[in-house]
Amino acid sequence: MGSIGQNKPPVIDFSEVVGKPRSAEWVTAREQVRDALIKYGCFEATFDGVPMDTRKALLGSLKELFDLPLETKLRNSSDKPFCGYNGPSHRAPLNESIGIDDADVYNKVDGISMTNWQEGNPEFSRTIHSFSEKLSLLDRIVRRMILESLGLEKYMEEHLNSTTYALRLMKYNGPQTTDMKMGVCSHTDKNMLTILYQNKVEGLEVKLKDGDWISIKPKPECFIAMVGESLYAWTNGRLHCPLHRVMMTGNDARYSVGLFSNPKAGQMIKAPDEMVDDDHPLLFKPFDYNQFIESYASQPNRDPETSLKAYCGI
Ligand SMILES: O=C(O)CCC(=O)C(=O)O
Ligand SMILES: [Fe+2]
Repeated sequence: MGSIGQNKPPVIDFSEVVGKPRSAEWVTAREQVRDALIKYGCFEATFDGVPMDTRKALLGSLKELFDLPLETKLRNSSDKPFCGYNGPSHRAPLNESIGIDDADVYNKVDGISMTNWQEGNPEFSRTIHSFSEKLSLLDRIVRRMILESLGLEKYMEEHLNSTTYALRLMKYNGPQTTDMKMGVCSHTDKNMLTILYQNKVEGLEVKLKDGDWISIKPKPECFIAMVGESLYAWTNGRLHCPLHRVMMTGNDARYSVGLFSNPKAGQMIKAPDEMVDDDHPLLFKPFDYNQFIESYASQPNRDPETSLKAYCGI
């Protein structure tokens, strides 16, 4: 059930909808998804498709990876923006991250193991792969519900096949003070849909439409699903794309992961005709996602809050 009467994203239960796209439970969850994404651009999801022991193992794998010496982590290089190893920066002063493209493909994940451990690390590969593959089902369910609720069923297969899954593994060091310190600055995600999972150390905040920031407290049973700018553009602004950030206090390290559905290379993003009318004029010129990301990443003074509007807003 969704939480009612509070100005915060609801918790939506997906346990009863897997494999039941015509059930009453599906229709109820679909309405909650639509309402939450219009109002907040995000919601919390309970989803037993990823077993609790896989989630626990994932958090253990994150610690194991980030505990490696810096020179080992630096071997995770990539010529793609936001992939490979990224150390602390002025926009993310407490954060280290490692991005894995095609994280639902075992051999790709195993390549990361071979990069970081001399003999590989099959346990790590299995955990990351299994988590990504299982969680990608939630991404497809949510996007299916979005297209159904917007009357865009005829684009379903094309849309679902237009993306790949990247998993970003993240660690935030505790700032060692009781003051609030920035972990990652306020930004929108650029991809279609993001699904986050976090350990018990809080930090994730989302900006509501009224301007208030609210904290999304970690709950082991919940994932957080969030609209990215590509989905905002594709639906021509029908769904909200929320600003979010990470704020940290205290000594404990925060570990989190994000599963990002990213438009495939060469993919143009153009709002379907059904999304454009006199009340909803076209917001963005059609754009190539990869060219947008390359351009965004290459600007030292980029604004992480309004990047797509600056790139191709009308
Ligand atoms: O660590 C988190 O919970 C959020 C990370 C995030 O916003 C991102 O990677 O885009
Ligand atoms: Fe984000």
